[in-house]
Amino acid sequence: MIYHHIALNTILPPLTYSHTAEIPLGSRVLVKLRGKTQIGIVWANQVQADIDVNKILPIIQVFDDFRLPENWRELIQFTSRYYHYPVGQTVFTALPSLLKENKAIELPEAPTFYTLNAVGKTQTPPPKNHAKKLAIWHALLSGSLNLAALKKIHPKARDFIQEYEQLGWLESSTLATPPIPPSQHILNAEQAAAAAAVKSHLFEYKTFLLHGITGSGKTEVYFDIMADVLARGKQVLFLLPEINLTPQLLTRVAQRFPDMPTAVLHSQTAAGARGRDYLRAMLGQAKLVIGTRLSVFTPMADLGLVVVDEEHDNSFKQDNELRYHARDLAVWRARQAACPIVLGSATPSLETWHKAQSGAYQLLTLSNRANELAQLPEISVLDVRRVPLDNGFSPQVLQLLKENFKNGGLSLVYLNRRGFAPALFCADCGHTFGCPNCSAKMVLHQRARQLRCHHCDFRQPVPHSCAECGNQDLTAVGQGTQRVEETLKNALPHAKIARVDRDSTSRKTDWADLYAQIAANELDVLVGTQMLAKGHDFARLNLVVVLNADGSLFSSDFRAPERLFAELMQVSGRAGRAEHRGRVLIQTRLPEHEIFQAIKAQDFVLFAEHELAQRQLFNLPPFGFQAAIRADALKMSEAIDFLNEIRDVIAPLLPKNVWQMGAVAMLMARLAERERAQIFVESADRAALHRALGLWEQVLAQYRDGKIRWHIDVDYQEM
Ligand SMILES: Nc1ncnc2c1ncn2[C@@H]1O[C@H](COP(=O)(O)OP(=O)(O)OP(=O)(O)O)[C@@H](O)[C@H]1O
Ligand SMILES: [Zn+2]
Repeated sequence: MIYHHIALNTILPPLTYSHTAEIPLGSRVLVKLRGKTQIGIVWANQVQADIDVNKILPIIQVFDDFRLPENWRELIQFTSRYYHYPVGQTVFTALPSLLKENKAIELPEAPTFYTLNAVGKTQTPPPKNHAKKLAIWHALLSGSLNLAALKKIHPKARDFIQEYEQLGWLESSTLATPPIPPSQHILNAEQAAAAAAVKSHLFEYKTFLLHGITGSGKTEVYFDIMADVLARGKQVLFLLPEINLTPQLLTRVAQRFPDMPTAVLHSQTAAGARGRDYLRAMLGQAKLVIGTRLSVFTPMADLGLVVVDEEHDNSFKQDNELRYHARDLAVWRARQAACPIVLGSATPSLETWHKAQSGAYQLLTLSNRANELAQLPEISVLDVRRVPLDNGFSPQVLQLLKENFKNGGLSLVYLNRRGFAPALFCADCGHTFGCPNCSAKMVLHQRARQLRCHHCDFRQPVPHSCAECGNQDLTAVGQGTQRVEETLKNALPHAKIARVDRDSTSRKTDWADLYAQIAANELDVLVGTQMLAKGHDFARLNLVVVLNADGSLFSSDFRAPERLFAELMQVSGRAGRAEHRGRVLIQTRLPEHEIFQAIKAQDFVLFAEHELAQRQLFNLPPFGFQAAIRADALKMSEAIDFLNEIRDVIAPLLPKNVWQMGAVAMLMARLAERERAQIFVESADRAALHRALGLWEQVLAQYRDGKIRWHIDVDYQEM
């Protein structure tokens, strides 16, 4: 008997099973665990039997359809170790559902690429009056194309291919690289220098930070480098923050790399397609892999470049189960593959910026807008401390919106969602309506006539009277997108206003519709939150107003200023991307806050220097490393005592340069009827921090009864 360690979807380490022959690493197998048949991955073979051999179960079935490659297993192993998460569960987070099914998988077939061979090239081309056939001929003459690409030229392409093949004029191969048409833009000097810097390091690991102001043409720089890598037949992994960004970027990719076999992996990709694309990437058939954070786990046969667009974006960090940071894992992958990685942003994370300052990363800068006619917007900050607001609008802002509408401009009303939800409020006793399960305030949904909790989704009808004093005069406070829209409609009765939020953009085609409406001059005002800030290129947009910029600055989260700066720069960057100069007006009650000086000057470096100095004073990241150990229970005191007791057990063993605080309630202390506490563990020495976390993991592992739930969050982003 030969013993194997099998990674299974469980908190247990890979378990031992036997088989009559050695099974290659990375194979999928079926085994029994607690009486249930489960799929598992061979994690080690030829291992010693570590328990009584009579108790070792046999492997039920071995699938020999494919194996997960070694570099993928290394990535999973590293992820599991770094985030202190069980290796089996890491494997099963990284696999698409298709590969978790208990059955053999039919592998996607590699597409065949055709081109004219030496004999073919000497033949007379089809006559001019057969325009499409001639177009196919020219395509076959100039490079290798697969059937899908040829069918775009002529639906009957298959017939011509058969014809030419029989005549012996074609060369076919599954390995060819389709031709990449030239870009429509000539890179400007800064763009060209940035691209050249990366292209001179194509065969080694190196991290670049592409810091470019909004609209500076970062995407064109990525594309230029990608074209080079793809032309060499190597694969590119392109990570982007959220699905909302994908439609526009995908269109641009499709225009620039029309015939490149591409895998698109995000949460809206259907399960079947996702599984197939995963395999196509693993087999090297898909050359370009584009996706959100989860796609960082896509196995790739021949990775030649990684791009992380909007590298500062929070959505790269998963905030449940396996709490990985896709950007950080992407850097690890580039190192593993010995290829360059480009992190791009207008407002880099302070972690990345610090590394670029210290020389660990190479800084590339784009300081001008790519479109020469597009000037930077003019940003002003409006102190609204003594201004009477109409549902959040100052008279100045309403006036500007009216003028812009009269002049035919497109405006964006931006709501900072944090601390900005509409709530119900008793005008008499000041009572507010909290969620019975969470510490969150209930959000008023006027249309549905409901109060809803945006954390646990508890819902109740809007009450008729105050629960405290019985007063029936309940007032709505705060401005959600809906109330803002109503106020706008009253102020601008003839304007066409579109609200952009999760609901209005949930279908794949919604963004495309919105873009079409904007292009056709059918809209005058957009109203929305974060999702409008990111990456969009609304050519006509020339006025942005931000209603309450400061909500989060009162928060005790040390990353709040960094996020607000990024958000405000991003939304400002939507204004004036074409010929019209853009204007941005930000309402705030904290006009003296340093952040607004940097925003007015549109100066990331100024902001970063100030903020990094603050962080250094308190040894906060990037000057120190942090993890949060969290626990939740029915009562806060249980969660706190639990953490503090373990803390005391660990204290004598703790490396000297590691600090662990006392347990505190989380900012969002109640969630779905559980009370949540955390302990922060910090060190300037990353390895020491991980040794401490290893101790925590060992002790915590003894508590799996579910009464108190716990997890470790390494490099946590939310408090
Ligand atoms: N070299 C160039 N010449 C002319 N136009 C260009 C050039 N490079 C980019 N552009 C155009 O400038 C606009 C902004 O470019 P792009 O979207 O790549 O910028 P970005 O830095 O990625 O923007 P953001 O981060 O704000 O989304 C686009 O319309 C793009 O087509
Ligand atoms: Zn709730």
